[in-house]
Amino acid sequence: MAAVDRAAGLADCDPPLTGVFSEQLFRGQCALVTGGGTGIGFATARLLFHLGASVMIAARREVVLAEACATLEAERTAASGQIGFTTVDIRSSEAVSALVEETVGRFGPIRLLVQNSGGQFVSDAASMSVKGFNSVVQLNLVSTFRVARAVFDACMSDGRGGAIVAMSLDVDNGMPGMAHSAAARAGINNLVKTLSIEWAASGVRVNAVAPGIIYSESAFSHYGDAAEDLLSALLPAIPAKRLGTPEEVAGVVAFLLSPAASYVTGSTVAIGGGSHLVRKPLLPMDEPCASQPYGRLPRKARL
Ligand SMILES: CCC/C=C/C(=O)SCCNC(=O)CCNC(=O)[C@H](O)C(C)(C)COP(=O)([O-])OP(=O)([O-])OC[C@H]1O[C@@H](n2cnc3c(N)ncnc32)[C@H](O)[C@@H]1OP(=O)([O-])[O-]
Ligand SMILES: NC(=O)C1=CN([C@@H]2O[C@H](COP(=O)(O)OP(=O)(O)OC[C@H]3O[C@@H](n4cnc5c(N)ncnc54)[C@H](OP(=O)(O)O)[C@@H]3O)[C@@H](O)[C@H]2O)C=CC1
Repeated sequence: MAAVDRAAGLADCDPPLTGVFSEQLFRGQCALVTGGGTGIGFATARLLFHLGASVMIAARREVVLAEACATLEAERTAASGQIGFTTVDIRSSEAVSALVEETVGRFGPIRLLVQNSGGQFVSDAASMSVKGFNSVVQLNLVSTFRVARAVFDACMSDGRGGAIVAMSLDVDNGMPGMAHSAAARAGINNLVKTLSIEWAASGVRVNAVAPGIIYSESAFSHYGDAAEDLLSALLPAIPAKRLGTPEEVAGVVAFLLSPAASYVTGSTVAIGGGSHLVRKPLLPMDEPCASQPYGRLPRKARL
């Protein structure tokens, strides 16, 4: 995986950007990070934890979450907050209600929400079933609304406000091979605008980040053997000529959650080394043909 090797270690963020922010920045505030056990979510939870927040991480795989918590506990300093985990499938309203209740019971009202859980599989639209399209829209768009509503109702509508950051993608020019996710993320970009207007009176800011290509083992394991081809095709088109790191997304998320961004709401911030400004090459696919130019990746190559 030469391309991945080139990408890894490009940003020296260990310990993770804590020097950029005051250690007291989020002291005592409750933060919920969905998908906080891996990749971007873990880097974000880690940064918030080291900046004093009480952080709940939540996703489907208990073992992964437990390991993430143990890692953070082992890194604890005098400035660190608290860390906890619970399992959730954000596609279930009942599970999301239980998640919010458990988080509030343990750490108090959620003031910082990072809607990081998400993902998709790669497929040409012509090969994609309606069920598959719906599944990805449910995960990324509908569940972003579901979690935001649950946290707003329970914690942020009380006049003391809060800050929400949702996870989008670089979708301005469409995204061959990811029609479902691109449509869902475009929906997120618009959703944060409406929520930011409607919830401003409650002191709630709502923004999104749109990462370019961010390398983490967990994210790229979804590509399987296709990762190297994908990177070879996409790397040259990134003006920064490298992939991003989860820590580089976490830093922007922390900024958007912080008082430094107190007048920023309804925005989607691109984090892609300039890649949102250039035309993308097509994603490499298995069997290109005239009728289905992007083909369909094998199921093991999930992204
Ligand atoms: C430039 C890139 C930048 C982005 C990077 C990242 O995002 S990195 C982050 C990367 N991280 C992630 O992406 C993590 C999150 N991703 C996921 O959990 C999955 O990709 C998910 C969103 C599909 C949900 O999966 P699940 O298993 O819970 O869902 P389910 O069992 O309910 O299936 C529903 C239906 O979807 C369809 N379908 C599913 N897979 C494929 C496929 N490979 N092929 C074709 N179709 C597929 C199929 O129709 C299936 O129904 P069926 O035919 O089985 O009756
Ligand atoms: N890496 C990249 O290049 C980019 C990533 N993104 C987005 O950033 C976010 C983080 O991705 P990244 O860290 O790279 O990859 P990861 O695969 O590491 O992160 C995805 C996270 O979402 C969680 N998750 C997935 N489905 C559910 C669900 N139904 N309920 C609860 N949690 C769920 C996963 O945990 P579990 O499986 O245990 O549930 C996992 O922790 C995702 O939304 C991704 O699409 C956006 C642009 C680029």
